[in-house]
Amino acid sequence: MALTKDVILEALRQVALPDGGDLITRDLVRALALVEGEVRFVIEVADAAMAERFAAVPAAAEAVLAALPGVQKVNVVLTAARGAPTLKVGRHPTAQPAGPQPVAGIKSIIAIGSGKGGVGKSTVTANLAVALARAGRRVGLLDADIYGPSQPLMMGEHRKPASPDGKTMIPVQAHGVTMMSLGLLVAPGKAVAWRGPMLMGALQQMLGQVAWGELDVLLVDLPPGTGDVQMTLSQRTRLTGAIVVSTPQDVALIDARKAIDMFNTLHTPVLGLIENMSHFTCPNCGHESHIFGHGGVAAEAQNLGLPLLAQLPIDLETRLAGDAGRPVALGDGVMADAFAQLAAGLVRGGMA
Ligand SMILES: Nc1ncnc2c1ncn2[C@@H]1O[C@H](COP(=O)(O)OP(=O)(O)OP(=O)(O)O)[C@@H](O)[C@H]1O
Repeated sequence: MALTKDVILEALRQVALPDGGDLITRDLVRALALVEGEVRFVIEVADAAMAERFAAVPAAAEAVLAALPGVQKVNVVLTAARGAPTLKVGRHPTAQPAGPQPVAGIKSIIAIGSGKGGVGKSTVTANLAVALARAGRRVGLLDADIYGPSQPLMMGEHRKPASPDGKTMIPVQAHGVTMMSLGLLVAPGKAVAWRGPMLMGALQQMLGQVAWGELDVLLVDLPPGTGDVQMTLSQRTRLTGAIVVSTPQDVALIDARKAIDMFNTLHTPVLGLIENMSHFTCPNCGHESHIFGHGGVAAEAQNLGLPLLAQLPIDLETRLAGDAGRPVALGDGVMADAFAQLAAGLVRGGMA
């Protein structure tokens, strides 16, 4: 039997809970994602006391899922809605207004997604944010990748956001960009142990309770795949559109297509595709190699009638600059020019 979300949900019915019932009948599973054999989800319980009673549940769930054919890795996070000691944020969102809502003060919100992990979505987002700021736009960057927030590293900013009134968080500033990341609220490397605000509430709080100020554009770095975070964002927040990043190889494209389908289903306009790691030019001899294949994203964009916004090469400096917290778009050179052009295109199109 093929591994699907339904198979996983069915298996989770076997996980008995300390105070009766199972994870599914009690509706405690959130943000279930299945990405290349890796299952990720959040168990969301009411409060810290319940979280303590449930301490053994993630391991039990992992054991049940690990036995399913096709499961390579399981990543379960236990979060509590109330009583989180370390975070100022933490309220479950109250009654939801109907339909996607704008965020006060923010003119345009663009989600950056990918189907597959590791295709360079965060790198593109950080560099695009910097390039837009260099073009004089007021830019925000929200890192919504709950499982692996990488913007603090890429933007070189790890300070905890201040919350003078205990309700609103003041975002940090990095390279001219106003930034907020779940990674700033947890110790480095501890993202998976993040507990506290309910997951979906946290995302809404990042949008609504962060003092973004007036922004021309907010870029949202989504987790890879097509899970609840993407859906919640599209359903609750009025997005200008989404950009999908992919490498040219088939496995990445298959997943990119799923991400595009999801945005279509959610009525979020797909503004275009970006092909990352599209080729590699040898610095010694100038020979061009197509390590992940060639032109796959361009062909896909043409098939779907979507704009191809950029084709970015594999570039050592881009990787080093990302690791060093100074995005390559801050400098001069081929990559900085490519990001400047991408930014200029979005500004010309009235999207940023
Ligand atoms: N064009 C590029 N040239 C060289 N290295 C790149 C390029 N784009 C991304 N990388 C590197 O590839 C790695 C993965 O990139 P990144 O973290 O941006 O991917 P992602 O799609 O956001 O991943 P995740 O799924 O973990 O969120 C990083 O080390 C990054 O520096």
